[in-house]
Amino acid sequence: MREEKCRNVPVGFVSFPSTPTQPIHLQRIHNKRAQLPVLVTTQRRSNRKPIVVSTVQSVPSIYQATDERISNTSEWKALEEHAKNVISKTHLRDLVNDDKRSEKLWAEFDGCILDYSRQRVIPETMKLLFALAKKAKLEEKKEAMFRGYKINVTEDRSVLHTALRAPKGTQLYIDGVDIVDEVWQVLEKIRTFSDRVRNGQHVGVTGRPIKNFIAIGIGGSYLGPEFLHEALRTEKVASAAAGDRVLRFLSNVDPVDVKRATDKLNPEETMAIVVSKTFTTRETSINAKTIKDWLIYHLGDSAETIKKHMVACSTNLDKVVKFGIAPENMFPFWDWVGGRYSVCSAVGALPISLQYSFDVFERFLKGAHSMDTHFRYAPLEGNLPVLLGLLGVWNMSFLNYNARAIHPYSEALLRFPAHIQQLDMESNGKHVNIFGEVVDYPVGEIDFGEPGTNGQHSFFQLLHMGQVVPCDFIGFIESQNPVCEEGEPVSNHDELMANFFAQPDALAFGKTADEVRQEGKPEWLIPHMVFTGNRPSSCLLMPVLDAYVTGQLLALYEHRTAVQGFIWEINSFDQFGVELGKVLANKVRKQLNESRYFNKKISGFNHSTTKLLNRYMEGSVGCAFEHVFHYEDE
Ligand SMILES: O=P(O)(O)OC[C@H]1O[C@H](O)[C@H](O)[C@@H](O)[C@@H]1O
Repeated sequence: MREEKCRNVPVGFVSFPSTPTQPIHLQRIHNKRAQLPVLVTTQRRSNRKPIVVSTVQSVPSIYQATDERISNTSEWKALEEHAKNVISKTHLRDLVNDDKRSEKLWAEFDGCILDYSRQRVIPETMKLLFALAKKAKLEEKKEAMFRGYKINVTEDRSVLHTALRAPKGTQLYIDGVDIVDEVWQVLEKIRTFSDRVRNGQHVGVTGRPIKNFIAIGIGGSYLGPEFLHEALRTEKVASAAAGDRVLRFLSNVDPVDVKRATDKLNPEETMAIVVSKTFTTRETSINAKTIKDWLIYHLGDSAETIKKHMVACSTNLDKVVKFGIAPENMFPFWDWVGGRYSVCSAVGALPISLQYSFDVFERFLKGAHSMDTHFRYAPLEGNLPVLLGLLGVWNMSFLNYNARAIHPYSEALLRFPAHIQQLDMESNGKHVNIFGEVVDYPVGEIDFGEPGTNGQHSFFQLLHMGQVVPCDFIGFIESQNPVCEEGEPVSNHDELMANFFAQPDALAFGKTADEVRQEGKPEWLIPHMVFTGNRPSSCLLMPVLDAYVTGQLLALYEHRTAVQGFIWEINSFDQFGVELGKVLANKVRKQLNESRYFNKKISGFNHSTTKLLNRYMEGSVGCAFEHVFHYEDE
């Protein structure tokens, strides 16, 4: 039913101001110069560097430098003025009591309700934010993303996670290849493979059915699938489909995580899924090797053991094969899928289909696609991801709140904040814009969160009385597991949701000294009990957490991040910031090897690191290698 409400418009068939209005895939086929390297040049202010891109249609003109930084535009300045002269003089207590205003700050799509009346905005603020969005060419940038322009300019890549959930039969041509067709070829392979494992056609090397899965991966190759697994674990349809199957995740290179992932599992009934886009990530390589050894130790060292018990999701076939996994057991994805945006690819599809069936995963894709369609075509004013993104920009860049929290009132979403944390902080944690200029306005919030009500008994003290942290409250009309206790005034879910409805008002309204006084509190205690209020939040209310709604939620937050990056003129799709620490770890690893096994003195580090390493080396390694490993730099 829910799908019927969403428009099923083929990808690539809308007009796009910066390019002719014909479908993008036709332009690509007919464009003879499509493969030629080209330097995009424009008549621009000379001190902004041109971006070199590798194909004619790599970046549309909207990505060429304009004369002014977004923060110098009159639209940006109008918002600064508005924050200073209007909003700073308001209090949410008064704003929320204005019914007409609240009525306007509400949007709905496909069962998903967004009430943003507790944000520190008035309708005029929203008008100014929409004007800023227009100035930043938000519409054109999101369309460029959907069409596969190489908007990840620093890596010269398209950003096409939306194509991962495009309906079968839709067409999107990139460099002459219909990528939606490719996506569905892999999905069909996953459907067939997961069916075979689930119905016992594919059994382990000793003939036992496979019913345990260990997904080995880290970062984007872990957080999305884990959040999805947790979201589905107690959902009616998914949990029935899972039966007594077990899905665990092995991400941390800490050997303790190996113990936890394998604990009490029968290797004969266990399949490892190695998930790594690059297949070079150290943590994943070591964990995959360790699990391979665990399987071989218990099941024997044969090609058949690996063939029956190990599969991979990657873009790097060579490395997968070198590791020993059969090519037919690899489920590919593509470089236009960023790690943190990859849960809709084989990265999520394989573990989730094995555990819950492909049908369940397909429902998740449908939910995400519904939100994609809304994001792509709905006018800015009622567009949920756009609204969330603009409110993020407003809170961070104009009201200077540098953190934000997500509180799902659903235990099943316990790993959602962690996934969004990576998604958003790795995307928008940048210090330069796409032109390489240092940004002169705050970007990239610190994201954190916990399911309610647990968070309330943890860090909510700070949210109510300490720093101001804009919050997202996510609630559901129905529970995955309804329970009613005799003698209680409400059901357990109503009890949970009472908090969902109360907390945003407590943050917005606060409690004045007079109100505390009226409660008869002594004068000296009053300051300790005052709540200043005026703390912004949004409420998202959704039907029930099932696979479809989980997909909607994922896409909503993915697009929120993109919107903010588009407005801030940053590249939300690279992550060079994770490299430096990795390189330094290589040097330490080499030193540990040389000192442990060849008695080399620790050298080449600063005083502090040298002292710490020397103290660390006083301990024993706790295990022995059969052969001393001679270090080779990778
Ligand atoms: O999937 P892999 O290539 O193993 O990469 C795993 C992770 O590595 C790094 O931490 C990146 O910053 C993440 O975005 C990525 O998801």
